[in-house]
Amino acid sequence: MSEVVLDIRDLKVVLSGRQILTDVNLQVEKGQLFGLLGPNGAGKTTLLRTMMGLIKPVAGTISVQGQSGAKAADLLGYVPQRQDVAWDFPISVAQLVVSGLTRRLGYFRHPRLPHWQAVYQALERVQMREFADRPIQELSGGQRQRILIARALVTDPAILVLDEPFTGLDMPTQELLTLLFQKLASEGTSLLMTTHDLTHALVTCDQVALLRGQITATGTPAQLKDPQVWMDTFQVSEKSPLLAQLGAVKC
Ligand SMILES: Nc1ncnc2c1ncn2[C@@H]1O[C@H](COP(=O)(O)OP(=O)(O)OP(=O)(O)O)[C@@H](O)[C@H]1O
Repeated sequence: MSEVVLDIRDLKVVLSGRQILTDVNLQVEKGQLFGLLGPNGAGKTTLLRTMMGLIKPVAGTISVQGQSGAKAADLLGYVPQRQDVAWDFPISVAQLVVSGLTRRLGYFRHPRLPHWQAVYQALERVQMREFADRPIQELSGGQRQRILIARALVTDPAILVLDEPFTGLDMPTQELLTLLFQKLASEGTSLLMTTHDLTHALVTCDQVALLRGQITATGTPAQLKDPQVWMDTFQVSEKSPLLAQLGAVKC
């Protein structure tokens, strides 16, 4: 049986008195590329923030490789949306990547040789080693996405958690990024990503979950062909072109 890396059970989150997540159950296995899909306001970011320990759930558990609480959050490699990073900050690619070790190092300890070795290894894994000394301002959108992934990989996390990694990237860059995700998954890293690109997720992910405050469906892309679950989750009619695009049409 495959090893479950991320195990979320009966998670309930309330923000400002409103229940945002209800009884969320989700399991991601080792080496799996998992897509979390849902409309605007479905609770995707809330779920990621709860996994990172930034929001305290009112009920339920989150465990990563059997660990919970802060230890579980330490095993997650979070990759924020590119727009959440100050790209005009005057630092090099290697300096951005080493900042992924800040939590481990503490703010006042300088990185030493083994830390820089980890930085170069992470850059190698995302095929950006030769960019180590470049200022981050000079990078393209696809290159930025890669070094954010390197920054998350530098702690050797059990699972990468990516918030909308494909947004704003052209098709060839999306394809290269997908190949990178598949390579990381084949090396044993699990990946959980949110995305609004549903067709792309169905083509690339091993497993997907649909979210609308609660998990409305989960399975392999081939198992999610029932148009009703897409109509209910995304509030579209049976005439929506989305269903044809997803191949979710009644036989
Ligand atoms: N701090 C907060 N206090 C109260 N409500 C919040 C807070 N943060 C988010 N929400 C609400 O929680 C719901 C889920 O928001 P969330 O950002 O998690 O959705 P999302 O699926 O990531 O959406 P999008 O695809 O638009 O990014 C929304 O209705 C939002 O208004």
